[in-house]
Amino acid sequence: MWFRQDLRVKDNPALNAACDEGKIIPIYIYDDNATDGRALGGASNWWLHHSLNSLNDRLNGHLKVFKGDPKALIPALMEAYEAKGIYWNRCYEPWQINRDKAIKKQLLDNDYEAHSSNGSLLWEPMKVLKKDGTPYRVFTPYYRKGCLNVEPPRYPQAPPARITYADVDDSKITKANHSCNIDDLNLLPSLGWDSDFKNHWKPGEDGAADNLQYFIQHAARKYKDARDIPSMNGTSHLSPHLHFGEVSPNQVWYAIKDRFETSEDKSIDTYLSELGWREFSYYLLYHFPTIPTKNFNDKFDKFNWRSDAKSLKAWQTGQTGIPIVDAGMRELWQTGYMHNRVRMIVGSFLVKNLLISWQEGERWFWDCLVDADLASNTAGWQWVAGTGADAAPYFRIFNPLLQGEKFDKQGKYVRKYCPELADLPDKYIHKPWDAPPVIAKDAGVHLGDTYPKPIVDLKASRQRALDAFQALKE
Ligand SMILES: Cc1cc2nc3c(=O)[nH]c(=O)nc-3n(C[C@H](O)[C@H](O)[C@H](O)COP(=O)(O)OP(=O)(O)OC[C@H]3O[C@@H](n4cnc5c(N)ncnc54)[C@H](O)[C@@H]3O)c2cc1C
Repeated sequence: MWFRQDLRVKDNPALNAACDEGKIIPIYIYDDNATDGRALGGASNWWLHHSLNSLNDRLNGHLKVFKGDPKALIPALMEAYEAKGIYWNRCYEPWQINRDKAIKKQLLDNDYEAHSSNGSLLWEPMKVLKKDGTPYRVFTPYYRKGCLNVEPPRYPQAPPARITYADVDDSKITKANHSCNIDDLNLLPSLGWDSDFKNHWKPGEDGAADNLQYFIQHAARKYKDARDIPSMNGTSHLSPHLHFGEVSPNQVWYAIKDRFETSEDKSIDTYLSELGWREFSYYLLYHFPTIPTKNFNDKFDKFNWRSDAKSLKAWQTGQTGIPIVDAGMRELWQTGYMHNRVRMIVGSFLVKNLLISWQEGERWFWDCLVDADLASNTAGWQWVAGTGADAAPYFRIFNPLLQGEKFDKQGKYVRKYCPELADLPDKYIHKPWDAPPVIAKDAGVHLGDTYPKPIVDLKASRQRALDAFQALKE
């Protein structure tokens, strides 16, 4: 059983199929073949380290870990272990699809069995198409007319009644097979910037189940309104668990549906449609595999993004002088996560106010997010930039000041991540530059000293972006 982005025992179709066949050897391969795919970011590596340990515990220490190129490793392991066949759940990143196809062919040509299942998506992308056979490009028809009108998602499966492990002769697995233990993968960052992560997250199947239960009991019914307030615990915090497959979307979908079956509550529909956005991101990546690097809308290929290392650094480190932006970027650095509303605000600020390309933001998120996900991250960034499918129109430029005042009225979120502004009255928390000198002084705020002056004039930069995007349209 080859575990990949399905690091769980419950509702794991490939694991169930493998266990139905007989004894299993559970393996995980840290794919360091970076020429094909994209190396995992620092925060993802942190998560993976803990998630593999958690899975290994669930498998009573039977998980075998390797590092290397699966194209070379899998056939070698099949031979060394004298395995009859291999089972995995499908992955959907373009390079993973090509890799898995090549491995499958090689195994079948050599008389091994190779079985793949769907363990990560509610609706696989090839199964939802428009009447004319082409893929959808807009979310609402994709989800409402497409997904919700094809077969309902698979109901979660019970875990295998019993997992029997094959006795394997590990002496046949040499160092040349890149066999190692989880610690040897060296996934934990050496810098120590992850020190706070463990206070926010519990990677693994139990952590996923806890978050789902908490959400159902305390937040689901209020989701529609609370999901936009970054200071509230109003969302499910399941994204990294879903990314690493510690819970399946099917488990989440039906846990919500079964619990709130008779509810007419808009919150429930809204939450399920957010799972739909995750599906849509995978759908886009599958049908338009260049979206991680190229503008979905190629009109933007001509756009002249600014190169401005100083502003980029200020953005990355939460030192732009715009409180809600800085709070978001600091939340990201400290916790490996950022609230969805704030992701949109900081994204819009980078791409529109600073005119720095969305790819720069995407790369930073990729390295810092514990839920970094090629499909959702590129779709999110292209949406914010206005270059994507069903994207925000170019003239929608989030005003970070108004966004802050609307979604963080009392400045709780800003106060938490920008403590140097904490003593400002609510009225000035999102615009410290407007605070009269005596009030600023009382609050201990000295712009340019205790907190940066804004690196850009919001009004002028908004107009600059409008002009630049308008020119592209003409
Ligand atoms: C610029 C930008 C970058 C993003 N990068 C990522 C990323 O790398 N990985 C990631 O998982 N999400 C990404 N998102 C989407 C979204 O911000 C997160 O999924 C969400 O904040 C996770 O928190 P949650 O689990 O509490 O979500 P909830 O609100 O509880 O939603 C439940 C689940 O639905 C899915 N979901 C919700 N919103 C979206 C969305 N807009 N797009 C796709 N799936 C969604 C997630 O799997 C999430 O766990 C990005 C959004 C933006 C604007």
